Amino acid sequence: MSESVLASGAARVFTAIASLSALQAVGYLFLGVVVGLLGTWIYLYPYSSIVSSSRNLPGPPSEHFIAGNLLYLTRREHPRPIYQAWIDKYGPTGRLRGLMGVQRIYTADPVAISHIFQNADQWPKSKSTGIMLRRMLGNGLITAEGTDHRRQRRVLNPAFSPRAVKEMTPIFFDKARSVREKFAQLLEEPTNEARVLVNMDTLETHENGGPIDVGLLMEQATLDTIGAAGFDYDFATLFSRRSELLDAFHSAIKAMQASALVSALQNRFVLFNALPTPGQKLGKASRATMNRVGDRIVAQKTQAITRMGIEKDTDIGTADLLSRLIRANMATDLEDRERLTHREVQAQICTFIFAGSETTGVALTWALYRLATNKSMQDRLRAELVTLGEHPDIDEIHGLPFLEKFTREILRMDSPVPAVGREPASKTTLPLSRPVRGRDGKMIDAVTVDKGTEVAILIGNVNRDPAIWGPDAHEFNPDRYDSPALASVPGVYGNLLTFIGGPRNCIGWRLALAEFKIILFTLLRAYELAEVPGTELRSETTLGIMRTRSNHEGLVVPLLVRPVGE
Ligand code: HEM
Repeated sequence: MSESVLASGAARVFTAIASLSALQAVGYLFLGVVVGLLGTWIYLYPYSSIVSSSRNLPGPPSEHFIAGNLLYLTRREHPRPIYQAWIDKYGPTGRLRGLMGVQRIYTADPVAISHIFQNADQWPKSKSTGIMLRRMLGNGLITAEGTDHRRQRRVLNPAFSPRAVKEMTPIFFDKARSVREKFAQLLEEPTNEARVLVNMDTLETHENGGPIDVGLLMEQATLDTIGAAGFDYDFATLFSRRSELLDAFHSAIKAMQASALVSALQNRFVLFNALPTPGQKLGKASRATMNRVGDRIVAQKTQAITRMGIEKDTDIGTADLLSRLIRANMATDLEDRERLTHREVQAQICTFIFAGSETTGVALTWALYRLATNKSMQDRLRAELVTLGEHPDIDEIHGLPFLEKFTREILRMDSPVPAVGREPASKTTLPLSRPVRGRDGKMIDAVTVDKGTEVAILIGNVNRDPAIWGPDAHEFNPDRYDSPALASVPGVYGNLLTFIGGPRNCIGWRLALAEFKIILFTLLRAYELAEVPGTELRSETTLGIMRTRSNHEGLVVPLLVRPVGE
C-alpha cells in the first residue's frame, strides 16, 4: 500500500472524527472500551481454554475476572489449605486460573516435582516472580538462571559447605546470647504492648515471668544473624538500631508488594512496562540505596582480603559468606569467564537478607509456639539440651536425637516457603506418578505443558501428604521419624520438600539448621515458655515466604516467658 493511500485514509478518519458530535464521540469511546474488554475476556478465558495443552486437567472454575483462582494471594492467606481442598476434590495435579485468567497448573505429585527440580534449565522460575525479584535483588543466586546460575552456584557453594557452616557457629552462638539477653531485659522492662497483656487476669498463673513478643524477636534475631554471618554487618535490630540498608530493603519489599498485580500485567502485556507506578519509583530509590551501601561493603571486604592474602581462610571479619565468596572469586585457578561480576557479588547481599532471615525466623517462631503449647514436649527437649555444656560443638548439637526430630517436624509441618513456581522454557511433558481423571473422564498419567505455563509446586501439601506420612500426616509428632518414611520425597534434607531439591535447592539449608538449633539450644536452657491464653495464630504470605501473626494488637507472637527453675 502506497504512502499517499495511507495518508488519504488517515485524513478521512480524522475528518470523520471531527464531524462527530461530543455525544457521539463518547458513545464510540464507550463502545471501543466494551469491545476491548470483551476481546480480552475471550482471549484470556474461552480462547485459552481451547488452545491450552493442559486443558483436559481437572480443576476449580475461575473465581474472579482478574485474580482467577488466586484470590488468596490478594488476601495474603496461607495457600496450603486452599490447595488441599482442590487436591482432595480434583487430585494432586490440576489446572486453575492465575492473574488475568492465565492458565496455571498446580502439582503435589512427587514424581512430577522431582522431574521439574532435576531439569532446572527446562523449568526456570516463573517469569512474573523472576521479574519482580530481579528488580529488587538484582542478578543474585536466587534470580539468576541457566549458565549464570551454574557459574554463581559453583563459586558460592564452598561458602555454604559443612566446614564453612561449622566455622560460622561462633556467630550463631553470639547472636543467640543476644536474644537471651534481650529476653532478660524485656522481663525487667516489658514493652507497652506486652504490658497490656500483663493486665489480663489470666496471666497471674505464670509467676515470675511475663509476656514477650517472641515472634518479633525471632524476626530480629535472624536478621541480625544473617547480617553478621552473611557479610559481617551489625544490623543490631534486636537493640533497635536503624540501618540504612535494612530500611531500603524493607521499602523495596513494600514496593514489590504494591506492584504485584502491575508486575503480572507487565509480564503479560509489554505496554504496561511504561506505567510509572508509585511502587516502581519507591523500588528504584531503594535499589539505588542498596547498591550504594552494597558497593561500600564489597569494597571494604575486597580490601581486607587483598591485605590479608586470599589463601588465609577464616580470620576475624572474613568468615562471613560474602568474604568467602569474594575470596573464591579471586582464586587464581578460576578463569575470568567463571568469575562473578562486581554487580553479581553485590547482589548476593540482598539475596542473603531476603532468603536467609524471615525463613529461619518463622520456623523458630513456630518452634517456640509449639513448645509453649506442649509442656511435656518442652520439658523433654530441655532435658536433652542440658546434657551438653554451655558451648558445645555444632556436631554435638546435631547429635541430639530429639532436637533433630523436633527440627524436622517443624520444617515439615510449618514449612516457611509453602510453594514455589516454575514454567517450562518450551512445550514439554510432565510425568505423573498419581494419575488424575481428566475432564473427558479418562485417566491422565502425563501432562503436556505449554511454554510459559506456570506450575505451582506445593511444598506444604507434599510435606503433609498422608500417602507419604501416613494417616496422622496433619499431626505434630517428632517421633514419627523413629520409623522410616513410607515414600521418598525429592528433597535435599530429611525426606522433606522444605528446602526443595535438584540443582536449585536451598544453598543455605545447613546454615539454617545450625542457626535454628543453636538459638533453640540457648533459649530453652534458660527460659520456660507458656502460651498467652486466647492466642490465635494466622499465617500471611509476603513474596512467597510465610509470616506468622497473632490476634494480639501490636504484637507478632507473644508468649509467656520465665527463667528456668523459678
Ligand atoms: C528454614 C529456613 C529456610 C528455608 C525453609 C528455605 C527455603 C528455600 C527454598 C524453598 C528455596 C528454593 C526457592 C526457589 O527455587 O524458588 C531456597 C533457595 C535459596 N535459599 Fe533458602 N531457605 C531457608 C534458609 C536459607 C538461609 C539461612 C539462606 C542463607 C543465605 C538461604 C539462601 C537461599 C538461596 C541463596 C537460595 C537460592 C538457591 C539457588 O537458586 O541456587 N536460605 N530456600
